[in-house]
Amino acid sequence: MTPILTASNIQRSYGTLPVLRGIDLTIHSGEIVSIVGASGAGKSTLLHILGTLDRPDAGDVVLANQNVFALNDNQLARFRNEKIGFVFQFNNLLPEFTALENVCLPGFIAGKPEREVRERAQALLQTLGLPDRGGHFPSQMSGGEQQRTAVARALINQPAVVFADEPSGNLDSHNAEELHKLFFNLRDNFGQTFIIVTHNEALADLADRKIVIRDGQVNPPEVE
Ligand SMILES: Nc1ncnc2c1ncn2[C@@H]1O[C@H](COP(=O)(O)OP(=O)(O)OP(=O)(O)O)[C@@H](O)[C@H]1O
Repeated sequence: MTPILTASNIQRSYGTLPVLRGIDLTIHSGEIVSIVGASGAGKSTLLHILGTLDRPDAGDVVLANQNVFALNDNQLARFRNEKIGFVFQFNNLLPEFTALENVCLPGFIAGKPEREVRERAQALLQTLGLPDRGGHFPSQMSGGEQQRTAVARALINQPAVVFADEPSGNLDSHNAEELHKLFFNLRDNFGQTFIIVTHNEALADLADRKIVIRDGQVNPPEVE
């Protein structure tokens, strides 16, 4: 099976503080992988590097057959828009746009035809249980609905991988559980790959694989 993502010897320091000290990992298409570890272990730092939001001091990431850090910043921004979806703890929806418009934005940025993007956005909202919320502004939706809208936005360009950083960290337990079920439905029905940083033990344990970051390394190391 060809990996969808391979990270080799990822290193990152902040000043003199070494945070990532040679991370190696492989993710396969259709997997849901959780990344766990103590507070400050470097999980978010790693997720940002795997998601191309930050560059490592050393090491490579190959995502969807592209050596991502060989790209310049403009090429990388385009690659990120087309191949990667993000879901953060705070949904980062734009308050002045409706749910449908928020979901459409990455599609418009990719230069896709407006009608095609709107139809896909509406279909995604339907799939995610929000068929009649497209015209609502974020302030008119519950936290769970906002987060599902953020998931729809992450999926609009059919990304190779969705990265999620504490996606249910701001939700009550019922909405958290619903969001976790949604990730697994999206994987089962569409083969969507997810890499999820979480302190939520239920979610971490549900994942196909749990990668533990300790002392800046994957511990225990992955065995192919
Ligand atoms: N921009 C930055 N400048 C300096 N130090 C940073 C920066 N970002 C993170 N750090 C430090 O790097 C270490 C790893 O941070 P990171 O946010 O990746 O950890 P984490 O495992 O995601 O933690 P948590 O579970 O608490 O969210 C921490 O010691 C943090 O203080």
